[in-house]
This record gives sequence, C-alpha cells and structure tokens, in this order.
Amino acid sequence: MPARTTSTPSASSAASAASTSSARSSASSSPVLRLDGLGWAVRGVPIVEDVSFSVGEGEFIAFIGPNGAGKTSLFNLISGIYPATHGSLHLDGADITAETVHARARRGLGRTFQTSSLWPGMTVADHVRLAAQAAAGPGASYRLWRRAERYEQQLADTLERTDLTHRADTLASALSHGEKRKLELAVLLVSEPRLILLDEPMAGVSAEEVPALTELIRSVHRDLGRTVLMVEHHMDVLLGLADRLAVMHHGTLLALDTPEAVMADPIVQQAYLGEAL
Ligand SMILES: Nc1ncnc2c1ncn2[C@@H]1O[C@H](COP(=O)(O)OP(=O)(O)OP(=O)(O)O)[C@@H](O)[C@H]1O
Repeated sequence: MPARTTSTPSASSAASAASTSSARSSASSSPVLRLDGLGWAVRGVPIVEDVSFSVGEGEFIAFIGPNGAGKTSLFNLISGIYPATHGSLHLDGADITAETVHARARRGLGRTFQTSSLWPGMTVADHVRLAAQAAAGPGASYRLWRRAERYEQQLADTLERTDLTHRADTLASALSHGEKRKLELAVLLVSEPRLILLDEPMAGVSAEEVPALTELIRSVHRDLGRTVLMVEHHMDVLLGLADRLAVMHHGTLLALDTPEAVMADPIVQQAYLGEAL
C-alpha cells in the first residue's frame, strides 16, 4: 500500500524532501537513502510490507506508529540486521540491499538501539576511545601510538558535544538513563556517520532529562548536518525536530508528510491515534 502524502514523498522523489521547511536538500540532489518496495517476511508472514520513500540530505524523519507496527523492523532492514525479502535499498545511489551491517556502517550509516548497548564496567571515556579506534579500521591499534593525540582530541570534542566531559571517568553502569543515551550518541558520533537511525532514544529517560537529550539530537541534526531517522513515541519531542513524520501501521507506511499534514490526516488519526494528536 503506498503511503498517503500530500507532498508526495515516494521512492523516486528526492524533491519531496526538499519541499520540507528545513531539509537541506535541493530538488535536484540525489536522496541519501531510497527504499523501493522494501519488505521483510518471516515464514511467509509479512512484518514490513512494500515500504517506499526517499530521504534527502540533512533531512529529519520521525517514525511513529502503535506497538508492533514494524518501526524497529524497518530500522533493522535499513541497517542490515534483517535481510530484506522484498524490494531494494540504496544509500547514496549504491544498492546496499544485500550488504552486511558492517559494510553499511562503513558507508556512513549508524544507529542506536531501543535497549542500551553499553558495557556496564567500562568508563565513558573508554567507550568513546574504543569506538574511535574501531572507526579508524584495521591497523588502528598498530598506529595508535602515532594517533593517540588525535584520539584524545576527538575524545574531548565528543564528550563536550554530548555534555559528558564531567562524566569521562564514570562507569557506564553509574550513569543515568539520559546520560547512557548521550553516551550511545557519543559512541555513534565518533565514526562520523552521515545517516543516523535513532530507535526510541527517549525510552527509559526521565522527564527531567528529555529536554537536554532533545537538544543534543537537534544539534546533531542542525549543527553537524547529519541526516536523521528516528523512532519515537514522545510526540512533543518529535514535533520540534522532524521535517517529516512517517506513520507505520501493520508493517506498512501509512503516511509520510509534514507533521502538520500528518496530524490533520483523518485516516492517520483513525488508524493510529484513535484520537486527536
Ligand atoms: N525476528 C522476528 N521474528 C518474528 N517476528 C518478529 C521479529 N521481529 C519483530 N517481529 C514482529 O514484527 C512485528 C513488528 O515489530 P517491531 O518491533 O518492528 O514493531 P515496532 O513498531 O517497533 O513496535 P514497538 O513500538 O513496540 O517497538 C511484531 O509483531 C513483532 O512481534
């Protein structure tokens, strides 16, 4: 089922991304990411079905939908954790449908997960150092002695950006949920991904920590110019960040449009919200 839109985002429409208020793409630029009829079925049962859309450079798309709608599964398909059983996926024009998670990461696709993916017994700084070495690729350890200064600068910059400088020597297990989410972002940022997938970054985060985390995500998008796809249930968070809202429903993309248009769409309200947004 094609997504309902008023600004016609589709598999072949990079121009739709450019029509949004803050997308930095131009109508003529190629999309960063393009999905064509992407799907995933388990033992013949469709989990994600016929999803097609394009993401413009610098765009921010937020994914909403009820529990079990297929949002995380779609992110798993995009990042390569699940193999697509239907359709195709292009990153910067290259067909990555059959590529591994690592190959996609090397192309600049990074993601975080719904549940925390940190090492409890490792410090904040060591998480970032390890990620920096991993991002530098094979041979990084051998060259480490020459690059240590650079790593330390990268570490300092990353901790400052994510507001974790004062927690550099703290074990991950001692961090608050909000700080853990910041560290996950820090780990992601050191590999300098162009396209970032955030799966429910506010999950488990206290209400007091939500504004700072929201601001961090905003600065990753606006100041660092990263293209961001984010699954999130907090509508108040999404509405201040997203150029477009994507609504997933029963594994399909029900709608993809500006937040205003999606919120005004009676089909979306009926299918997903059951009530006013
Ligand atoms: N590996 C799997 N094998 C079989 N079914 C799966 C698998 N992964 C997900 N599913 C099913 O696919 C459906 C979509 O799940 P998914 O986690 O993608 O939804 P979601 O929209 O992210 O939900 P939530 O908001 O609760 O995280 C669910 O019915 C889930 O049980």
